[in-house]
Amino acid sequence: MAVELQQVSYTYADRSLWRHTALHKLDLHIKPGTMVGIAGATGSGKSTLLQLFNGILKPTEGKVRVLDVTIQAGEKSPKLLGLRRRVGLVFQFPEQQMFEDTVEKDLIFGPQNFGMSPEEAKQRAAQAMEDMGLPLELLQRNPFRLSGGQMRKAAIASVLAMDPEVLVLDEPTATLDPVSRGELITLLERLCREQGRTIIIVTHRMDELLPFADSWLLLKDGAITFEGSPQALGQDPSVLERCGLTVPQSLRYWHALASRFGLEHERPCLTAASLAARIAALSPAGAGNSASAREEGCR
Ligand SMILES: Nc1ncnc2c1ncn2[C@@H]1O[C@H](COP(=O)(O)OP(=O)(O)OP(=O)(O)O)[C@@H](O)[C@H]1O
Repeated sequence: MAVELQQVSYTYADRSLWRHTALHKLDLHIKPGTMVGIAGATGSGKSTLLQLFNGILKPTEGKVRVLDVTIQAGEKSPKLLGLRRRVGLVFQFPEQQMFEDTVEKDLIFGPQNFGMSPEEAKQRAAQAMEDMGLPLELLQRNPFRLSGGQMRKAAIASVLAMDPEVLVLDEPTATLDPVSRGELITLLERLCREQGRTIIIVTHRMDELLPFADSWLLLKDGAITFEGSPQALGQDPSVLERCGLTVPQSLRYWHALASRFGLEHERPCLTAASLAARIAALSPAGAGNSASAREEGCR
């Protein structure tokens, strides 16, 4: 497993008697090389959970196992520092963490900090730029002279430059325009499918990411209320509403269509494109396409 949680709870506490349990006895398994979406309303515990994945937070109860490292309360594992390189954590608005005067200096900072030679770090920086679909000439540009989308990608590249096996991203598409959001999801999916990295993405917005993740985890008040495939989630989107999340429009339309035409037994259409193909197949002229629309898996 890339990540395994056994009965994990996390309680925030300060020196007074104030305590707040943000996560309650979570059990979770994330397979290596998969793409996992985590969603939940504000305050449901998403960011707390992410910080357990690379040891920034240690569980107050239970056991977290990430790659070959076990993290539990009170334990000082010498492997924890190495884990920070192997599990890259990209916070919300990562561009706020860029502070050098060139993109390259920002990208080589992490790798050099973890002991790579300058040459190796520069190679990693160039590879990370390529993985994020950015031209190499931007390496010499001041990060603050990039467009919003380029800056977000460069900031993710600065984590990717450390060659992490697991990449954890908190709301990576927040504030981007629809085209940039789509591009970023495609790039992240490539890191998973072509390079075998485990990609964990926290989001409030399910619409674009829903079909791309291999599995979804929904959190409500610090507990897991759903764990399963996008198709399983598509079959019963009411769980999204129970978690305070908006049901993606394509799914709403799919369920209206399914009840009108008695298609409830079919795999749900998760995107506008697959929904359009299914609708076209329902028309008399497109009836012959019905099987292929179903086969398309209504992704
Ligand atoms: N440093 C902290 N000290 C005390 N309580 C905290 C702290 N950070 C978070 N909490 C509380 O823990 C709970 C979970 O917070 P968390 O940030 O993990 O939620 P979230 O799902 O990421 O929210 P959002 O979507 O708004 O970022 C919330 O009730 C929050 O108020």
